[in-house]
Amino acid sequence: MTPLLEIKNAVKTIYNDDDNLNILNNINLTIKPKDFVVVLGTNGAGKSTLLDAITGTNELTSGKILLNGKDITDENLAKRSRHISRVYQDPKSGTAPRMTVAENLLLAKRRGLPRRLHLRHLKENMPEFKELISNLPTLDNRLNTFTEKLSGGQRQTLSFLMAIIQKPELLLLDEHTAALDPQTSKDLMELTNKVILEKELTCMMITHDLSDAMKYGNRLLVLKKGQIILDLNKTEKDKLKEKDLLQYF
Ligand SMILES: Nc1ncnc2c1ncn2[C@@H]1O[C@H](COP(=O)(O)OP(=O)(O)OP(=O)(O)O)[C@@H](O)[C@H]1O
Repeated sequence: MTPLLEIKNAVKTIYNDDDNLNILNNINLTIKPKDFVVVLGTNGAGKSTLLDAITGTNELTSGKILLNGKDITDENLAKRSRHISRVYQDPKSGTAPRMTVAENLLLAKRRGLPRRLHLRHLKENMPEFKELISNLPTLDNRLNTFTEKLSGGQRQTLSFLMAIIQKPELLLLDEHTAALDPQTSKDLMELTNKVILEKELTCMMITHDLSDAMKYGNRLLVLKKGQIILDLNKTEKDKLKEKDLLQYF
């Protein structure tokens, strides 16, 4: 089976006058289709830099990235975004504030197509959008609300829906529940897990929450100083205790 994602000898070097720093230090990683990989690591370990390299936000100093067997190392961000979705920690970063919830969903649904939105498209897609939020009390009846009027949790739920509406080949979650209150964070994490399993998505999720890291996903990576220092499969992960993980921090 072709791996969904292959990262080969990925190096990202920051050049300083006195001291060059490899913030990604020869990362090799292969992810299978439908894997849900949780990524842990101390602040500054290189987790976001790794996602930046995958999305093309920040290019590698050396190394290769393959998606479904195709070398995408030199593809730009826009081209990669047709296949790769990312949700950030900041609820404001994923949505357009002066557009309604429905208009944001339409933008996400039409990603890769001309950005002009017609009322006709909105009308056509309304039943699907209603269905999409029908089991989400947090967004119920909010389709015509301007996004800037939503709470952080509502906005982050919308960012997540926008990221999955087109079934991305790869979903990247960058501490997407970290800025939310505990209950809202738990609700969004449950929704995330449900959607990933139901839609059989392939996902990499960065988190600092050890209990989420143990509860969700079928693989667990720990990054330290730009290297993968722990890589556990589901069976190994299920035997873990929180204190076992703490030693890596
Ligand atoms: N453009 C840059 N210039 C200089 N240093 C950078 C740059 N980008 C990242 N770094 C450094 O690289 C290291 C890795 O950063 P990165 O944001 O990937 O870490 P992280 O594991 O996501 O951390 P956190 O958990 O705090 O989000 C940090 O020490 C950071 O300061």
